Amino acid sequence: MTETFGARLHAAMAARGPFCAGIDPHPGLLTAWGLTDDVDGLERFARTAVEALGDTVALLKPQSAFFERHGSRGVAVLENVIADARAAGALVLLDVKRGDIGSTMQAYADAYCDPASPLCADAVTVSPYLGFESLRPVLDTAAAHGNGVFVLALTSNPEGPEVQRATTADGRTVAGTMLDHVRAANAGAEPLGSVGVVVGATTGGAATGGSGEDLAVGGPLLAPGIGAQGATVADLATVFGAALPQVVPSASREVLSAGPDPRALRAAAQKTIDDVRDLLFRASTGA
Ligand SMILES: O=c1ccn([C@@H]2O[C@H](COP(=O)(O)O)[C@@H](O)[C@H]2O)c(=O)[nH]1
Repeated sequence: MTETFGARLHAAMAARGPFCAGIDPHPGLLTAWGLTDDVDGLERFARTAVEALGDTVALLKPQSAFFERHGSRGVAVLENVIADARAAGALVLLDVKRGDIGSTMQAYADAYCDPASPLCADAVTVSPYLGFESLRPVLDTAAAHGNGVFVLALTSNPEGPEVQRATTADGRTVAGTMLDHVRAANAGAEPLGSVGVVVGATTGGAATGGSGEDLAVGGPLLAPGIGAQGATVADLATVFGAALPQVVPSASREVLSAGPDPRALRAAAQKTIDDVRDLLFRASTGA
């Protein structure tokens, strides 16, 4: 039987450290790396990032938008990133944040969760804001192939709370409702469920105060927002509390701005991994 995404991610986090490096080829980063803002520059950037990080980081997260902005040839580069990163031993989370009616979600599921597609990754990000059950085709297709799904819950951007922290008729927040759905989807999964959530490292006190959302969903908690968006590794303790061991902190520009030297890229990623491991050690020992 195919090993689940949750089990593979759990093993990768233990072996390589809990960290997700984003591959976001911003035009400004291409320029800073001495590359042209075109498909050739994109390809050099992506290849360098994968070669530097693919054999050391647990999870690589290409941001689809920065490939799509170069048209079909950019998407072809993205296909190679997915294949090359997996060949190097990293798990790949494709950050594409899809959300639509169920029948269209099946087409997205075919594109991103079925190994027959060249855009299939180990996991994909989705938006549940057309209703959680609209995600069913992606959840089922991913599960059938041992792949994972990350559902947006409390995003890292300052505009998120107006929707996500709104209170529903039953008194839960919208984000809290999504977290409950994800908890149900992961019921009984060991050692880690394959349905994760996105909770920004910038969201401050979600676990310990804020609107009181319960972050123990039985799956991984992707925490973007470290570095360029202002959050630090130390903030993770406040945001996630007892859920810290399930957190996969994520940073893109923070690491990529160390490039193009592959050793500097690797060192930047390793520093974050070391800081997270140190935080986890201190949290578990009370030191
Ligand atoms: O809530 C969210 C969900 C996804 N993202 C994505 O993560 C990276 C962050 O990049 P940085 O350079 O580390 O700021 C980017 O691809 C976002 O689309 C997020 O930031 N927040």
